[in-house]
Amino acid sequence: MKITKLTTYRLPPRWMFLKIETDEGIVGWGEPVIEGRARSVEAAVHEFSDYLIGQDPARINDLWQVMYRGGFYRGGAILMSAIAGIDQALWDIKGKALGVPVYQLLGGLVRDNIKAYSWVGGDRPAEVIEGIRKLRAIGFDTFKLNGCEELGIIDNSRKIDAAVNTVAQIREAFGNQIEFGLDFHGRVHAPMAKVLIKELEPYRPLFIEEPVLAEQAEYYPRLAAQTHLPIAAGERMYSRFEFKRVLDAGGLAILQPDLSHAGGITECVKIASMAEAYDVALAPHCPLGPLALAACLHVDFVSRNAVFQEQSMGIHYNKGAELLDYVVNKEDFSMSNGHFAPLNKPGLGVEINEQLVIERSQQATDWRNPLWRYPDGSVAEW
Ligand SMILES: O=C(O)[C@H](O)[C@@H](O)[C@@H](O)[C@H](O)CO
Ligand SMILES: [Mg+2]
Repeated sequence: MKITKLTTYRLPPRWMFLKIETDEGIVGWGEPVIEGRARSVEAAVHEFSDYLIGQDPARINDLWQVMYRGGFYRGGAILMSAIAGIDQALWDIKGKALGVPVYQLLGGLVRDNIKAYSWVGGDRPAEVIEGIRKLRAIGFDTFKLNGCEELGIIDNSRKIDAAVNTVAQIREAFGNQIEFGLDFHGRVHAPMAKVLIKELEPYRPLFIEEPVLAEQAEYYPRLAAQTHLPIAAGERMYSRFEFKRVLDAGGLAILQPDLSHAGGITECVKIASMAEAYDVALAPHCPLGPLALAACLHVDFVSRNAVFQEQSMGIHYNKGAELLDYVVNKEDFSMSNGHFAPLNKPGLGVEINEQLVIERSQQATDWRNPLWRYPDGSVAEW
């Protein structure tokens, strides 16, 4: 079999799908994207196609190594997201060619279902209680919300109290009947992370995500030494070579590689296994579309240390399209009691409505993340 064509579709809300065609008529789909830099990743995908066209898609490991090591400059968000989407599509092709779901190619199921969690509250946590109530009604009991709004490197008690108050209201309303992660979203700088985490401890969040930016990862073990709360990170780390450093340094209780940013299924299965060796949980990051989610689920179903899965149904970013809008087999993503079942169709197990993808790709806008500024006009982390 030979790869014959790569086609990318930038799509609302902020996604990109990749279709890889072969000379035997088998087609694979993947989701290479960096939110806010879709065109950069698209260019990277097409740069890789110079080599990929004419190659045997079955040789995923060799193609991955060529894409990674074949360039003198490697790694980083753009290139690793391009590799990720191509890798997902290659696994989709292999599964379809052999008539089995990707998880079978990776050794089979290690569990029967995986817990999903859902975002509430938006960029600036609001209507959180109502949001949780609605999602509980459809079976969710685990949620994630932004831990705070902008927070200065050194900030005041009112900001800390506002963040704590949101969390106190959640516990007041639901007690220990629900769990929630707090995503500091890289908005908090090291001095305030220590303060904020300490004030949040009494409310027992399930985890604290990105308490500081990935480029400040040396603080993860220091923050972990001061708190019993599990610390999670990984969405802005892009290969085993980045994850090995945080695993060696310690401090992370949960790794959150993104299947569309960290080199795809081939790389994230290895990252999952590295985490297991350090007794660290896996919770793949996934605020994206159905192909990214499917790739996450296949890794979850073969990784014993997978604990819960992020998914974007109802996420505040999905303006203009919802998680399953482009999927024909929506029922395969159905959840029961807040848990996903395995995707059992061949390949990734996602049937894409290509006609709709082509049509909607005409309306794709260039999503950009908000640019936040402090009152003094300096740039704040979003
Ligand atoms: O945990 C999450 O889902 C992420 O922090 C998410 O909010 C960001 O990755 C966002 O998609 C960036 O544009
Ligand atoms: Mg996050």
